[in-house]
Amino acid sequence: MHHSPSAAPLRLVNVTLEYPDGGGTTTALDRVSLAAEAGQLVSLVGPSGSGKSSLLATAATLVRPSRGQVIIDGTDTAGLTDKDLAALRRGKVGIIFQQPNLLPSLTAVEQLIISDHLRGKPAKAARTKAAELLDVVGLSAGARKLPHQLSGGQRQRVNIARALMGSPKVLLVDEPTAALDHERSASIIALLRQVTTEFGVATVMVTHDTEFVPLTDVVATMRDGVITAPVLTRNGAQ
Ligand SMILES: Nc1ncnc2c1ncn2[C@@H]1O[C@H](COP(=O)(O)OP(=O)(O)OP(=O)(O)O)[C@@H](O)[C@H]1O
Repeated sequence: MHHSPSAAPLRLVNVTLEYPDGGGTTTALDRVSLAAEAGQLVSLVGPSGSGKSSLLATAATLVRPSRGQVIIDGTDTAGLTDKDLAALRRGKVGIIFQQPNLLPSLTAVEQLIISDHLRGKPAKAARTKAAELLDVVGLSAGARKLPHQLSGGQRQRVNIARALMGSPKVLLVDEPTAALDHERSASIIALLRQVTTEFGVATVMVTHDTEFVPLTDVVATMRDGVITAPVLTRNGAQ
């Protein structure tokens, strides 16, 4: 399926992000432009301090840029109030951090259901969807297990399924394999590749592991707050 660039669920246009630093400012992002299309997996690589986390936080609308546009599913977020921004984020953006941050007293299926409950969705639909998503991530058998009864890789699978509960258009992933061994890392990246395609979500993933780059559609390299020209590794045009 082909999408025009303007239809990309995530677009950053000339985004600059400055942090106050003593009397001056640190420029974490310097006129960064990047698009992720539906079904595309974009990986973001670069040295420590190059701005990867800043880009992800800005794309997630958790941080407002100093200048430039963050456009989520056609909506320019600059004009939104904090309340409308939070609603847009809940409805359109899935976020996966390094650490799954699961609630210790809830089973895998409950972690998913409660995330939908917080979105105000009916419980019955949530139950069906949670079961489907746990199946997609290969965790049907672990649905009733508590976080401490799951392996690190399994907890990350719950995290991924939970991020998909709201049917996001955009999925933002920060170093998803940081806490995992090599084999589990490979299967988590393969899963992110699979769900990106299957659900047609626009995914941006920060990773230090260039080994997994062949599984991604676009590789964007950051240096000193600047994105070097994104390189296509497969699939269509950007
Ligand atoms: N909250 C903050 N306040 C001030 N400066 C910050 C803040 N967060 C990041 N920075 C600065 O912005 C720049 C980019 O940092 P960022 O964390 O985005 O890089 P990164 O590529 O994600 O690094 P890492 O791989 O170590 O996580 C750095 O110079 C950093 O020191």
